[in-house]
Amino acid sequence: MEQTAPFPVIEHQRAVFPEGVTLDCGAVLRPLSVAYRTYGTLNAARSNAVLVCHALTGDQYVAERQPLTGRGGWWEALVGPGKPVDTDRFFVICANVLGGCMGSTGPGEEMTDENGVPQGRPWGTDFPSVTICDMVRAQKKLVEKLGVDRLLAVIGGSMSGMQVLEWAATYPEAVFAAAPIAAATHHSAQNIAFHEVGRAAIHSDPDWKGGRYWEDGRIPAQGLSVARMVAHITYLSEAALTRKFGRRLQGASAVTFLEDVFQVESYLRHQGSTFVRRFDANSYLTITRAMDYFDLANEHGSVTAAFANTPTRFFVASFSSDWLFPTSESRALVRALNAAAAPVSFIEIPTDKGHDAFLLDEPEFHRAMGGFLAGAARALGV
Ligand SMILES: CC(=O)SCCNC(=O)CCNC(=O)[C@H](O)C(C)(C)COP(=O)(O)OP(=O)(O)OC[C@H]1O[C@@H](n2cnc3c(N)ncnc32)[C@H](O)[C@@H]1OP(=O)(O)O
Ligand SMILES: N[C@@H](CCO)C(=O)O
Repeated sequence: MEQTAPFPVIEHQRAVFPEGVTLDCGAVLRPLSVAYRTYGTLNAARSNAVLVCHALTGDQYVAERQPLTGRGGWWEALVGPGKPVDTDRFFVICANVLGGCMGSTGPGEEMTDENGVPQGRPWGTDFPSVTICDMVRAQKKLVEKLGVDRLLAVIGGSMSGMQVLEWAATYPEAVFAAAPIAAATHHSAQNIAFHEVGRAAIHSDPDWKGGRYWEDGRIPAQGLSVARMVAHITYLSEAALTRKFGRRLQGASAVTFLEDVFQVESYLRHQGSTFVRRFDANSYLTITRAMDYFDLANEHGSVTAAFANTPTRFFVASFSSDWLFPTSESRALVRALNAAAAPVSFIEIPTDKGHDAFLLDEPEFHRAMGGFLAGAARALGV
């Protein structure tokens, strides 16, 4: 693991809210910064805005080069001119989540006291506990600042699907259409368990130093890398791993047990080592906890109650080989929406690519998402 120093500081486009935001835990983050990107143009009626939320380790660079990795945007297959989320037609907004590490207020940013006075060091583990609802509160401030009262749609997969659901439950009048993809109304015990293995790997890295790793500039690269390796297994499927690697060997001559013997081992190490160059360990701890806390039924009494009398129309999609957010959880969501008399359509995409299929080239999914957004736009006269 060659990476030891924190990743370079990058200037991001940000909206700053001096009044801050009050979190579910009662803490006030003041000021609040929300890093964001927009694509396309807001129309005169301000009716064509689509908010794209990002997943656990995503960012605001949904449809353009990511400045840290130099790679294309994480949803360029779906978002762009002439694409299903057509930026020639829609005004697309994407913001880095609260607690993230791409410019929004998070554990790597400078700590402030309750009056907003800088404390001369990063938040680290003093960063308060945030929830998916807190992330959505921060996004709501940004959306309002951009002049949008009602979003044509809020869309996203995985943790971003949780944000989509939270948007529709908390601000129903502000969401005309909602598309939670590869998501669920709560994080399952199995998913919490996988997250905890990752967190334990970070905590046990001597370079984590109780979260104060900024003091000597050495990041807990080994722990964060192992956390990503474990998590990455859950983002694929057994069939995809078998198709990609099977039991093929990495090299002809592994002579010690320290070398990568199988291709799949080398692949996972690659996923781990590239991850630590683009993500902060304390953000990972913060955001995985936010996912684990998410439980819409617990917040609202039941999922059906969360969407009672909702004016929002829904599009729910799952992927057949996703064992992290399985189709059964999307079906349970659809049943609750039906019971709430909400307009909802549902599709299960047949694929062997697992959970991260939502990020990949899945033409049937892209056609369905494009059709849902086009229908919402037609209904609003956009
Ligand atoms: C929703 C959001 O907000 S986005 C979230 C942030 N983004 C992500 O999580 C995306 C990261 N995840 C991935 O890249 C996932 O692997 C996937 C599943 C989405 C991509 O799937 P695919 O396009 O099929 O790529 P695949 O899983 O085969 O990985 C390819 C990489 O593995 C490397 N690789 C393949 N075989 C091996 C091997 N035997 N040894 C080492 N590395 C290997 C490739 O060189 C390639 O590396 P690169 O990405 O650095 O160029
Ligand atoms: N692989 C994506 C989705 C995980 O849920 C991410 O890292 O954000």
